[in-house]
Amino acid sequence: MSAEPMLEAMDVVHRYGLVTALANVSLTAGRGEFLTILGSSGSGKTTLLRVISGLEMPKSVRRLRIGGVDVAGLPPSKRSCTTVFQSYALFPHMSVIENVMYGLRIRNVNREEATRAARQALAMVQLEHKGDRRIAQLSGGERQRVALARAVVTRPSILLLDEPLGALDERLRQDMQLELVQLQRSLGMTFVYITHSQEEALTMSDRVVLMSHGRIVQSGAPLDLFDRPGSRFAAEFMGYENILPGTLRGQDRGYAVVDLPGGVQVRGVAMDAASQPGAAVAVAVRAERLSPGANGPAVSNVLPATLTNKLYRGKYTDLTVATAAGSMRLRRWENTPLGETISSVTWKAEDCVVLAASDKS
Ligand SMILES: Nc1ncnc2c1ncn2[C@@H]1O[C@H](COP(=O)(O)OP(=O)(O)OP(=O)(O)O)[C@@H](O)[C@H]1O
Repeated sequence: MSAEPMLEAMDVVHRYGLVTALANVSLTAGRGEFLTILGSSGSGKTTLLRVISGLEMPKSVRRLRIGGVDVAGLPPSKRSCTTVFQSYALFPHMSVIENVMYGLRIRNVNREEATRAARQALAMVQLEHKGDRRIAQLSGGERQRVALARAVVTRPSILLLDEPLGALDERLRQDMQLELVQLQRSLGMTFVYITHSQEEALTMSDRVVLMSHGRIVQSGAPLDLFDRPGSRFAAEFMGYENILPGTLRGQDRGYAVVDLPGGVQVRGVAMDAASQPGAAVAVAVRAERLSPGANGPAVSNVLPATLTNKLYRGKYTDLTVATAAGSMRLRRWENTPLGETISSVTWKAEDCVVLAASDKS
């Protein structure tokens, strides 16, 4: 990746009437980067993509560059980016290969050259033998592959993907996730990908940008967001099953020390430097990081607990325990013995984060 970003969108503001869809969002993407914009419905993801592609003119933007070129005043056709939609947006009256050639033909590429490039693009998505088919004769996954081939055949600097796998069933979605990443790597193209699925964001991206209410809440490598959410909202969105209320006592050996209800102290990684002793905080830890029993390592958190529920889910078992700090969920991957009793739960300080109790945004 070169140092100059392929995409720079700085201080983007957009409103629809009274609704603020983007409240000062700044985003960059490197050359060859797979950047994912993650967020729940209405967080502003699609609006941001539409601003980048030129389908929406923002209320204000300080800088909007693609490949170093200022595109803020340019129409969509003059920006070196293409969008792939969940709905495919293919032409039903054209064959597969004609669909893929379309973008080249309107750019006056001659038929021979356009056919050659379209065949190559179809080969990239394993559809080289289906070029003569009509769109109606393809499955959902195949249609999405045609849409991808059509988008990459013109070699845009950036491919924008708006929930492209949203219409596919779970199995196919997983296969296509893998194919998309392989395609992106082999082309070395910058992908900006929208999803509301944290699992999809984590498996595919070089970097994830988490949005809420028209703002960027956190951005980082998938592992950062997974293990080090910076706010209660991010922890909830990233699927933390256990978020306990507590009071910050202070710091000890690099960890935040927290008093939980019931008089137990636990330690965790401090994510909010501004919190002072006495502040209300939240302790977040994933179900799979908890162990039953008190045999943890030296720096470990131990809470007395009693088992209240056990749910066998095939690959794993979800346990619910009651503690003085509230109910907690544990996930166990090995078979648990029948009639098992639990007297405590334990986890490592480095496996939990200590967050401000409520988000400022
Ligand atoms: N054309 C429009 N007119 C009025 N309000 C709009 C319009 N498009 C989007 N909005 C509003 O702007 C906000 C952001 O919408 P946007 O579509 O960007 O969110 P999103 O994160 O892409 O959501 P989804 O995942 O549901 O597509 C929402 O409150 C939405 O209701």
